[in-house]
Amino acid sequence: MSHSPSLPDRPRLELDPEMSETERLEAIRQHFRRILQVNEELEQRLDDAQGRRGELKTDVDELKRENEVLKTSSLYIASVEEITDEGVVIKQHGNNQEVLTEASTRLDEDLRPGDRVAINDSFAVQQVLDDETDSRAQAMEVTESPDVEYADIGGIDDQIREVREAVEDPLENPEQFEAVGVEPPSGVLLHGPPGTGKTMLAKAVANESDATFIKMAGSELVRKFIGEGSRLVRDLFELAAEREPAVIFIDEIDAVASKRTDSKTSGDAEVQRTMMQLLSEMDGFDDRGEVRIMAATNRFDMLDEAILRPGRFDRLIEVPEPDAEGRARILEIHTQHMNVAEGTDVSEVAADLEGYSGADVASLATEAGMFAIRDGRTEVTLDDFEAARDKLQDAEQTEERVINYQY
Ligand SMILES: Nc1ncnc2c1ncn2[C@@H]1O[C@H](COP(=O)(O)OP(=O)(O)OP(=O)(O)O)[C@@H](O)[C@H]1O
Repeated sequence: MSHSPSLPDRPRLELDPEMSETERLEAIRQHFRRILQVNEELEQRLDDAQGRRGELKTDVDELKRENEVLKTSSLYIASVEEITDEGVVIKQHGNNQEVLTEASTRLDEDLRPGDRVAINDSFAVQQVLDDETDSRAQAMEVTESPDVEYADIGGIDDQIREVREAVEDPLENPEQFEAVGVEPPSGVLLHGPPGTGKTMLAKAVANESDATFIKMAGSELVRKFIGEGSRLVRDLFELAAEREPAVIFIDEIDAVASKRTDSKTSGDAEVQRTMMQLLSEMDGFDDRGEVRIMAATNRFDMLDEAILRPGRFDRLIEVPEPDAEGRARILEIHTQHMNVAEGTDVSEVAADLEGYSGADVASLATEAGMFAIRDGRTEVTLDDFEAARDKLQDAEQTEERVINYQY
């Protein structure tokens, strides 16, 4: 709170005994004039203070009223969909119910489609929630320099080369593309079974091209941030522009870009809107500077073709399950910091792991280490790898049994 300026000094009358009658009279007159002046000044101050008091009282009354409203009703959370002449269209979180309602005049000007708001029992908008950074932070994983390098990824050298051409080269040598007169691919889609290194590949290319890595999971957009999907997609591209050079990575893109289903539930409409936002962001991509877009899916067959048109995800890279050589390389990578007994040939172990993904191979290495630890040894032997493989296979069979039992 600001302090009021200090009060004027109290005038003092100083009479010298040596003064003549006339001099004294003049001094007293001057003193009188000064007192009148100070008095006027103080009156002015009093007026100002009363005016300010009136203003503050109005604020206090307003806050009291707001407080009462907030105290008497629980508020629900909703998102603003549209602002029309008839009122505000909101959608409640949780049940996805859409309602045409009103906002208090005090909020009228602040509301924007996509805002998160608090509504009361009669759906009137009470508050705009300041969640912009909140859900942004929750929905996006932002890493300045991810700690993955190309050398950490095994068995997919061709894919690494393709990603470097499509993502790293345009980020590092944009002028070369300009000179040759070709447009780099707009978006790169990695597709293939789970756990084969798609996320690693996106992280590594961001790291090696000194770009910020910004990840968003498609499945979370539809599960966790209901009603906010399209706004978050817009925010994602905005954030990337702020942090360029940047690599956007949309994991499980199938969750927001599947072929249209027949059902017309509002949940689908919402997913549809999120996809539309994504498409329009990609279409406006030309002038976006040093931002590259990547996405991944395990369900390539489910994707809506609209997402694959030229200018959108127009570079498709398949990341398959590793072959024996790939598995051996991945096992080598994951055992390089392990104390493996001399003479242990990990490629022999890898040859036996038909159908294992990179992630499976990584957990096999950890499991083998655990066997050594349980046995009180510091060296991991071929037997440990075999025991780990048996254990993982058993676990897989149990899982299959559980699944079969459930169905
Ligand atoms: N090619 C690989 N080389 C080395 N490690 C790998 C490889 N593929 C997978 N891994 C291991 O598996 C983990 C998971 O891989 P990653 O998240 O990149 O797979 P993904 O293809 O994105 O999977 P999902 O489709 O399930 O998201 C990695 O952290 C790494 O430990």
